[in-house]
Amino acid sequence: MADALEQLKTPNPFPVAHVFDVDQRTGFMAPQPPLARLPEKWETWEAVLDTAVAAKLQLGDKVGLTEAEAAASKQWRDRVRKLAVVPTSGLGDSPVFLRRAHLVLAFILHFYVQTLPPTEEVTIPRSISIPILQIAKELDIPPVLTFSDTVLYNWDFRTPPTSEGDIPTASNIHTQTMFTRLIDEEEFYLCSARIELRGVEILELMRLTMDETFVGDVIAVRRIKDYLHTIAGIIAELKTILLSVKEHCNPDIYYNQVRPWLRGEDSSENKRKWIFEGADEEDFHLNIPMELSGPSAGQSAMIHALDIFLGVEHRSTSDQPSFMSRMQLYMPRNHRLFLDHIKANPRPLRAFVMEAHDTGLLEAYNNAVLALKEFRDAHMIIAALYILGPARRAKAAALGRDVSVGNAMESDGVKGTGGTDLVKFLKDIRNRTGNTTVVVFTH
Ligand code: HEM
Repeated sequence: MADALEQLKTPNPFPVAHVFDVDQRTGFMAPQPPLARLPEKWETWEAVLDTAVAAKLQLGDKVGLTEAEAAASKQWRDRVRKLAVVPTSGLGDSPVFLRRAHLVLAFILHFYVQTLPPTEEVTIPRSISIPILQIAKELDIPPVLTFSDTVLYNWDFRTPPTSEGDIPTASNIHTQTMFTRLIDEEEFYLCSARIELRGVEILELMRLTMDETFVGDVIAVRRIKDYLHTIAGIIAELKTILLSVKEHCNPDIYYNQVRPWLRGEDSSENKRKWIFEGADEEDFHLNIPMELSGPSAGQSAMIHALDIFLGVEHRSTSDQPSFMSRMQLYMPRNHRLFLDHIKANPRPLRAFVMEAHDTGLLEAYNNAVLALKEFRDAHMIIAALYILGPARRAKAAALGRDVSVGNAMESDGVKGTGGTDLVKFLKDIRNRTGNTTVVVFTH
């Protein structure tokens, strides 16, 4: 880290990317395929996860769960409970090992919690709780499945690369680890991965823009306009990629068979606390998690970077931190530091636009902001299609009546992460984005 800090003393407002695990070609995605299997010492974890996937374990609150299915998951959980606590020493030497260990243990954790009968208390056995808490502490992220586990560090090449320099692209990757192995689950993760990869060009344009705001002359303004128009075009492409999730991810399958595996403690049906065995034992010096949200693309540093760059503010309405600032705690530490660094930029773009009194620049800036707002409009359509619609259909099926008539954007009380009303929450963020446009110049 000393080196990293040394490099940050450069006058360039944009961080030296590699310091923050941000690759010039792949952005926040790992440039090389993440580790697919831990070394022999931790094979027990890999094996127990393989068993859960191969046995097609079913959700504990699945409607119509059979006795045989309940017995199969109980048998698997008994096995997990009996596992020895494997020491994590040795993993800490390598971020690559630590990331795979977090991923494997978090998948086991979610299998364990989500296969429990919904009335049973959630006690995570020491075999899982001690190592995941230790690794979470080491990585400085929570002991729960994150966006980096499901997307950033969870891919491999579809066909082996032909040269050493080959990098992941939208069409040549597949997902390594999944709960269901359904194409719907894979496409849900890959849609985000494709957005990360397409967005990489924006990171470079942001860097160039921030350099030019420091120069600030007529030529710089002209260049910034061009960069902003290009950024707006790429954000429009991100919107198209987001909407293309519909091609292979079926909303009802996603809602009923994929999403429930991802639930964190804060989405627990009957507000059950997750108790981590051994967390309070003095020998371990572990942090007991305060809140655990499941993975969400709200943890995508790409979208956060755009918000920061364009000046979209996510203020909280209460004394609690905003959803977006909470989500940063789930990101890989270096990506969080990257965002902190661009936040600290002494010449923010929005202020620059307001002070420049240049109509073309104002238009280019607003164009980029509106592209992000339109991305969020599309995201609301996706949330309605993938959550509100299936939730309404599931409720109708349970009640044995037709509730198909209704406004697609009415939330019917469906909650997002943190228990907020989903539609209101997404609308607020979308509106805040739209309101970031600069309407008049200040004098
Ligand atoms: C089927 C696909 C998707 C569904 C159903 C979905 C659903 C949701 C939901 C319910 C939330 C509210 C917070 C939460 O409960 O976690 C959320 C937030 C968010 N999602 Fe998605 N999402 C999808 C895909 C994506 C993709 C591909 C991205 C791209 C990066 C994305 C970016 C975000 C962001 C940035 C937030 C935070 C709120 C905001 O900035 O508007 N989502 N999403």
